[in-house]
Amino acid sequence: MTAQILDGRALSTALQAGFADEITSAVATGLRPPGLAVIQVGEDPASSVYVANKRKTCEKIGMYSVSKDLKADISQAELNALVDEYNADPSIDGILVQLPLPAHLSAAEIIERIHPDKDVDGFHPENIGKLAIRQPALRPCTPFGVMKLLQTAKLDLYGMEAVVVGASNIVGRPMALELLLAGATVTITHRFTRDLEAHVRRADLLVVAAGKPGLVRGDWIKPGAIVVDVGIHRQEDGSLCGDVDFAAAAERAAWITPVPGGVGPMTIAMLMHNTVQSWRERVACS
Ligand SMILES: Nc1nc(=O)c2c([nH]1)NC[C@@H]1CN(c3ccc(C(=O)N[C@@H](CCC(=O)O)C(=O)O)cc3)C=[N+]21
Repeated sequence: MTAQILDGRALSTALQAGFADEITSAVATGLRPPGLAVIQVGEDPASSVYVANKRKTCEKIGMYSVSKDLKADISQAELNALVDEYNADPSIDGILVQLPLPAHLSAAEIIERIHPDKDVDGFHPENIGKLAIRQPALRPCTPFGVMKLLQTAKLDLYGMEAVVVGASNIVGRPMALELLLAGATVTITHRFTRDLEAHVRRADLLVVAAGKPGLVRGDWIKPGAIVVDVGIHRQEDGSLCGDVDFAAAAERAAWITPVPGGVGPMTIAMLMHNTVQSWRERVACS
């Protein structure tokens, strides 16, 4: 068997075209476009690529975007003040603070400072809490993008054995909540899990977000499984790879996401989705 590809790049492009149409029509009737503020602290080269990607996408779909590049030694108080400014700015619908932050800054403090209605990353405790009680508001972009990709391929997760590898606040945990909401039976594995291979072998749906290249071997994949790889690593030859041995996994899986072109572009699409959602609610009551 050779797996069918879950093409995140194609779906992301299609979703973006829909947002572009909606924004163009709204602006033609005199409404302001959606506004996204992206804050980057310091100059992590990998982060700069994502930030540049987000800016480019905003431009493409007619969204207003402001980008703040702050020096790595900015204080927590200064960063807080900038978030307060965007919280109060009526032209801004979404605020994203690029993570990770330098060690002297608290990510938790800044995430809680962003108004939950402008938290387009979906990381605020209020938004995570709402997802946990089955009342999703703004949903974390990567897990939301994975769900959109599965749903578009008409894959019904009801009753499936789903295994999530990785328990981070930004991917693994909210991913597990999304899968639970979709009716899967969910296992979350993490760094203290004893027999990762045994869990992976049972998975009808496997989502890997561990940040370790080659962690999941192709021969661990259950024949016919759905494999979603959230990992992204730059290899020595300059190419990108994920956490799963793609070639070997694709021999056994029914569906698989490529890296690049899988989950990454969907993360950006859902960031745009969240910003448009936030904007719709804000322009409707202004
Ligand atoms: N507050 C915050 N929110 C984030 O959403 C966030 C963050 N911080 N910090 C960094 C990570 C990483 N991330 C990616 C988004 C898109 C691609 C993406 O588009 N990847 C392309 C390849 C891009 C390339 O060629 O380098 C792909 O997989 O096809 C990758 C990674 C968002 N992050």
